[in-house]
Amino acid sequence: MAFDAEATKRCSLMTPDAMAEADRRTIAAGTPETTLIDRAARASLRVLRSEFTRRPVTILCGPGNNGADGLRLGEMLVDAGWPIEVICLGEPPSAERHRGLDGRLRPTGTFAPGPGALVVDALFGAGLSRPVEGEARALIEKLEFAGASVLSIDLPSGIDGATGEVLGIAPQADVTVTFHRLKPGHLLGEGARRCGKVFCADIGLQYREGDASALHNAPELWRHLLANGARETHKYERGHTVVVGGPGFMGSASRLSAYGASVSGAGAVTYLAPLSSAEFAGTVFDAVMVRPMTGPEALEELAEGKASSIVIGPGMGHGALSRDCLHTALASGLPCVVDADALTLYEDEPSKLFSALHEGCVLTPHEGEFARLFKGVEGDKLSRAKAAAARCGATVLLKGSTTVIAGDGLPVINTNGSRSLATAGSGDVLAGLIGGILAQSVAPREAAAAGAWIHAEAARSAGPSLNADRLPRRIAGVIDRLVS
Ligand SMILES: NC(=O)C1=CN([C@@H]2O[C@H](COP(=O)(O)OP(=O)(O)OC[C@H]3O[C@@H](n4cnc5c(N)ncnc54)[C@H](O)[C@@H]3O)[C@@H](O)[C@H]2O)[C@@H](O)CC1
Ligand SMILES: [K+]
Repeated sequence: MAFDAEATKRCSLMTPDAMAEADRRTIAAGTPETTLIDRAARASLRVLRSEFTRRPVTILCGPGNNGADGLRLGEMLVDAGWPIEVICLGEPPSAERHRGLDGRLRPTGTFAPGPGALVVDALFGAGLSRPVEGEARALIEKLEFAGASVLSIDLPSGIDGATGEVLGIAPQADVTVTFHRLKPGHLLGEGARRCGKVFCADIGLQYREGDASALHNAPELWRHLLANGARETHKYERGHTVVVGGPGFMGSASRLSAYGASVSGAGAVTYLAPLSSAEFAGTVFDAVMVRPMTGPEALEELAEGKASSIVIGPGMGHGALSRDCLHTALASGLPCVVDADALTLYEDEPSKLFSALHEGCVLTPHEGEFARLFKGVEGDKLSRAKAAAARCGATVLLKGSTTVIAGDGLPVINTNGSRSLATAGSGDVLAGLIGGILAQSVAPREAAAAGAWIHAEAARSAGPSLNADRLPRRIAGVIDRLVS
């Protein structure tokens, strides 16, 4: 079961190159470039007026169409009676480019924004092609200490729209207005931090299948998949997740996974407990079924029977039983969430793990586990997750305040994470939650996307006192609201 097709179009993220292509297509189909610039400037004006009171405005304009948007916005502000000045990089713009700005153009050396001013950053957008240096850098440096408010057009100048990385230098914007679709760079790394509040305006560009390079995670993509599960009546039709438990004191992490699975909407959860923790597990769980496990046969038996997904790794340890269970889980062919100790068991010989994985698996590493397992995979978060998924042949969910999911189909960027999630055991709950969604016949990328968003949403309105024990109850509330 897949993402909703219409929502996929709305949640698409486009690289700067794809955006330039959509721009060319729209112009070739009969919309003049000046009309697009006009619409972009008008959208910027709307946002500017809604976010800022009247004040002195300095517009910094670059040599390309980002600068053209800025110049056109300047003309509109003059018409609206705002006090503005315009500073252009390089050669002064041709008279045609700035018809309504006579007497407002200033040389770059005069740029001295005061604390109450508003600076419109229209230096570079989608056409940024190299690190920002020289005059442009000097302007952005001045902004850093000025205390002025900043509205960036399209992107804070210097942010790479494809990756979110800073090329040279980039300002900290309060507000960013972009057009048509967000770019990955609005959501990743420094880009996410530097954009401030992001607005995306429709300027009448045509959308075409194949334009997207990633998706911005949102419930509209996958809500229907959860609702499908809710309509089934028999518990085993709603899926059965098996959580492989950990021994002794380490068992708590896997118990958190079982709690995560138990609120996922799956019909049943079985906790397979090593003998050292079985009795205790039996006393703490009610809704989760507990089965003692002396060897991997217990897992094999469930996998051949009623189980429809497996969660393996949290609190499992690195012993012989762990290895046996991991092999059994992966060999079963059932959808598996591979987390924590299951990721680090083979960190010295990852190819052994990769060759046992299959396309129904979801790996859920945090940055540390990722670096150990996918040695040599570097770059921005989106590229790394994609490279890792290609290397291991499974879905990879790379955790963080922004989480990236890469697997079959377009990668997904999840951005509703908050600091409250940075608490011990939170990842164990997530592994169980995704396992429970997988059990309901949801495909791996889709289950991981749903799990990441729901998990983050459950913590979003919580304060720093949130602990992993309280997370499952909040997750249940989020899911119930989504499917009601
Ligand atoms: N594609 C679209 O959908 C639309 C784009 N519009 C605007 O057009 C922008 C893209 O325009 P362009 O493709 O002209 O690109 P930009 O205006 O972002 O920048 C390209 C120009 O900057 C120079 N440049 C790039 N990096 C530099 C650096 N580090 N230092 C100095 N110079 C550098 C290039 O040589 C080129 O002259 C978008 O960001 C947006 O603001 C809008 O006008 C309307 C529609
Ligand atoms: K810009």
